Amino acid sequence: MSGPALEVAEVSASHSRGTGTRQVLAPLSFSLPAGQTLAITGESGAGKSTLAEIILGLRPPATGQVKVHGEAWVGPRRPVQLHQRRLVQGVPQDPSAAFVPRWSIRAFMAQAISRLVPGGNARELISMAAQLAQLEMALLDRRPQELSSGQLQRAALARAVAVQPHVLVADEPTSALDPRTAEQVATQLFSAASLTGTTLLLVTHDPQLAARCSRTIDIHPPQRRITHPRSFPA
Ligand SMILES: Nc1ncnc2c1ncn2[C@@H]1O[C@H](COP(=O)(O)OP(=O)(O)OP(=O)(O)O)[C@@H](O)[C@H]1O
Repeated sequence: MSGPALEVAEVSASHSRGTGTRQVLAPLSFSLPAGQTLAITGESGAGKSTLAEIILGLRPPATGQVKVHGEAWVGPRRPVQLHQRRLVQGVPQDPSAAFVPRWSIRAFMAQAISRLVPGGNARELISMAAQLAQLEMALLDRRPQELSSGQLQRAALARAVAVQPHVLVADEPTSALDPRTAEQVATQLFSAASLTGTTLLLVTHDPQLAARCSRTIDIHPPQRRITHPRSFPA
């Protein structure tokens, strides 16, 4: 492993609309050493979730590239390779999106481990992840809809750390929770990242949560500009 844990270089994003393309994330560059925590803040529509999706490899950037420990991770024409997929994991705002409804939490985590961590000991990794997320072991045998929202968010955190990522991307992970549960989940998120030395990128509107990160980047919406292909009649 070499280089920063996460390197974002001139990454921008666009959405297509009709025959035009609208830039939704202005070119952004930053790098994060291993174990550092970064808050991404900014007004609604600034492109925070879009940036999180790009770093998670869920959509390609329009320009630029992302590297993880010096290795190419994603670019405009470079999707994430399966053998690298475990390196960056997400904790979503809606944790039910992290699971399959008819599978137990344990079954889903075991499947993720077998796919992403060849030779990994699923039993050990699941147990370690549940401890890191402070998720009671008995809850692992339930299905997602049988958990409270706080328990399910801890399960999503356990699922993410079970494959031993280098970078965790959490997009508003506590915004759907009541204040007390949100505080507990936030503490478990920071503690799991710190205990494992995982770099944490946290998208948040919450200034208190942002203040718990070692660094903050405030992003702004790009200038509203629609570009059309050359063949489009003026
Ligand atoms: N699928 C899509 N198609 C077209 N435009 C989209 C799509 N998803 C998001 N956008 C636009 O991209 C821009 C950035 O959206 P994004 O969700 O990244 O913002 P955000 O900073 O996360 O906002 P919020 O804080 O409200 O969640 C917005 O103008 C949004 O309308």
